[in-house]
Amino acid sequence: MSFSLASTLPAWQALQNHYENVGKHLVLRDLFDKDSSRFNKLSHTFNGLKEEDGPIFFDFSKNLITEETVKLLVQLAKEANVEGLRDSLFNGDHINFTEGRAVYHPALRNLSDKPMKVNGEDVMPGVRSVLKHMKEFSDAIRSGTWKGYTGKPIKSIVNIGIGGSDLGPVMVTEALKPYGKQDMELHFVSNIDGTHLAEALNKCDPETTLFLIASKTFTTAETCTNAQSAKDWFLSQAKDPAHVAKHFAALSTNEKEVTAFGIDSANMFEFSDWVGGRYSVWSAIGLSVALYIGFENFEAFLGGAHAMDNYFRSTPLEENIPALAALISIWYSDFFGAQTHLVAPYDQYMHRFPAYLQQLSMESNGKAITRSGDMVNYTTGKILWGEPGTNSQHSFFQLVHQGTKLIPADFLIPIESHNPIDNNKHHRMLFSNFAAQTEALMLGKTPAEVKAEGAADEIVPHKTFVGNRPSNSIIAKKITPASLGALISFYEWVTFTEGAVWNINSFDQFGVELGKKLAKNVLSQLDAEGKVNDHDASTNGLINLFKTGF
Ligand SMILES: O=P(O)(O)OC[C@H]1O[C@@H](O)[C@H](O)[C@@H](O)[C@@H]1O
Repeated sequence: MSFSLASTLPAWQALQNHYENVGKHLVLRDLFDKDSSRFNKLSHTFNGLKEEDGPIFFDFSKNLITEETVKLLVQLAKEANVEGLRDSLFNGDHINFTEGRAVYHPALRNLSDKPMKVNGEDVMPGVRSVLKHMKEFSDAIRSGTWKGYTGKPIKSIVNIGIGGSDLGPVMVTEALKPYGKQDMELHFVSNIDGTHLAEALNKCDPETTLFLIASKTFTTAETCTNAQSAKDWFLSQAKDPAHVAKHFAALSTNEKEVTAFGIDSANMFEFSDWVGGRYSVWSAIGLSVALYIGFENFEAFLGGAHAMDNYFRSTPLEENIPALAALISIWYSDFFGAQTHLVAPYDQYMHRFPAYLQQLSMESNGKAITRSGDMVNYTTGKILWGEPGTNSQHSFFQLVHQGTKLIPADFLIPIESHNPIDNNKHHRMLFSNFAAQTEALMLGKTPAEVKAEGAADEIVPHKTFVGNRPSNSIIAKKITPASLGALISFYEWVTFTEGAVWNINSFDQFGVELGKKLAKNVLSQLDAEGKVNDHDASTNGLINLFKTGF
């Protein structure tokens, strides 16, 4: 069935009725009381990983859903042709139609020997050749056989990139720190704020530093400026531009600009335009990851994502974990009116995971025009946010528990800690908080319970928790390269499914362009003499204040 607005689909209408008649009256406590098999029925296990990495368990039972809700949501996905778009994606079709490109990052982690074609051409030989280059390079750096211009091995890696050329490498190297090379210093410079680069360079020695200039387009203003300043810093000591070849590598699709910058094409790690920035940690953009955790671990990371890809591609929607997570999220966004989605990893190493997911989800689905060119009349991209537990419990969880907003949440934890200190006491405490939070959100606390604890009458309402607040619990065996790869891929497919149902193009990002263009204009005005007067009064006032100072 062809459609423009998802809200015109029969299943959408059915869900609207279901919400009015059933959904908004659901009480989680009662649902569990009535059905002793609810947990079993609404939880799923992802078994695609090796024994040391998996499985990953997904509990959807603490959601405001019934089996009927799931049925209707799956029907919505079918009517929205999620399966068709999925097949087109894996077929290498140009489903990013606004930019005329395929969406083919799964090819980067296709560790099978199966071909994957774009425009009739198998991309796998190219993918494998870049991986081979990454392996040789990372082995040489890690073993110390690669020497800097004075003959010393590399000690510090500075990745200069922003957005997708930064968030993935930062998040993954942090999440996989236990696998990292202990004596390798990693720095990530993304912000154009000179502080970011200055602070990194303060800790580096030009003789032992390798710069990775990570930019898909190699035209991003922040990255090009930071890269140029880094090169100037390097040459102020190394003097001879020939030494750049030992200390600068480029991760990019744009050979022309890379060469113009002065980086040897032998030190260029390429990828293709069918890799979106926010899906690029699997590509050459992941070189800092491979350098830090070693190529074998990087390959395991790809393998975990590949396993999730195969699962998503072949599992019927009724059972398909990422599809179900996306559909439940749509249920809250579009029928309950939830605006945000919280992700709370109970794993300190994963502290950048929510930030990474913000780009993945919000840059992908922050769109209001359907694939047919109409303005949607329903909510799309949710505001994704989060911080690790237990810290988040001691700050914003107050609002999640007792505020006025419905905040669906993902709670994530591994069973096995990398640091089972004090006889694993810390991890047991971490897990107890993980479990207690989702329980508290669901059960709440009735006025009678508060009163029974001896609270004064006027205090009872303040200590009452309404409860009935939904959450997903995700339990990994351990955060390993493979399980992290699978988790990221899970969220990619959640994002994909949401975008497919909303019928938007999740793969362009025109929304970031306008600000970039205007900033260029303001910069030229900052460099020119005199006051500006060709903006609105507020913008004129701010620019002139910066020019003249207080
Ligand atoms: O890798 P590049 O080309 O420097 O781009 C970095 C980022 O630039 C941003 O403007 C885009 O919105 C992101 O999607 C992208 O990841």
